[in-house]
Amino acid sequence: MSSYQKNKIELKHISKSFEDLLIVDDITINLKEQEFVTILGPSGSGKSTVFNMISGLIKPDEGNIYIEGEDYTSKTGRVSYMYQKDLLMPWKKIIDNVSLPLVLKGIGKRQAREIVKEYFNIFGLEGFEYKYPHQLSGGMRQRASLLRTYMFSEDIILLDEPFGGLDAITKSKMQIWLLDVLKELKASIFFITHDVEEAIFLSDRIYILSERPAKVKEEIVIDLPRPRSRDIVTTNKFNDIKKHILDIL
Ligand SMILES: Nc1ncnc2c1ncn2[C@@H]1O[C@H](COP(=O)(O)OP(=O)(O)OP(=O)(O)O)[C@@H](O)[C@H]1O
Repeated sequence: MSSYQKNKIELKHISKSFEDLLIVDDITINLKEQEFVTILGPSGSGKSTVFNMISGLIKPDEGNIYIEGEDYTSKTGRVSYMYQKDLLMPWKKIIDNVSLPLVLKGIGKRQAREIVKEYFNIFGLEGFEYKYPHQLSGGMRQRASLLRTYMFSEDIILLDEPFGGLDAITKSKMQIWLLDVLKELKASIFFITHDVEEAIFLSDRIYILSERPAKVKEEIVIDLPRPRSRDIVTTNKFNDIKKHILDIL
């Protein structure tokens, strides 16, 4: 991804403490148009806190957050945000779970269903519109959660360890599926993980965070070719990047 692209999200000198404990320490990061950027860091380092600030749920003590150049510090409603444990409502059909962001925006249930229906094919959920969450596999439920997230805002999406709870095989399939679906959706993605291989496989860039308080230790550009297939993880280049990251962490 080249430098002339516009910033979709920009964090400038963001700091945050909870009860006098410094959690996020002077973070400056950005996400450009149609970029996939991962925030990689140890457990408890403050990654989710960074996302909570981008989405406007938490106010930073210092610094500003810009979305498409506009100051969005402490303002909600602009970006989609999928939490680590973003559960579907078990009593609602998949189509109504996915329609929820539109219904919350004031669109009627019937019209919301019509809008979301078009995406079931892309998200590999065709035929499951009127099923309940427990009737879907773990990977399908995760794709339904991703579709619901996408319906909130289509262009800027925050994903906090979306595949964390899946088994290794399903996780690997979901990563390939995500890269595939992003070619069609043209969204800009901020992604959180502590899985080094997942970060390299998916990303255009990675910000490595330190242990608490979270600081940016290094920014790494992943110049592996796209489209990427699973084979890439066995290449020398992939392993060199992985070794470099493990040395920093
Ligand atoms: N609202 C809050 N009040 C007090 N402390 C908080 C609050 N939110 C987060 N923390 C603390 O901030 C630290 C960072 O939490 P955060 O969830 O951002 O880390 P993380 O990097 O996302 O971790 P993980 O990968 O384990 O999810 C933790 O020590 C947590 O206890």
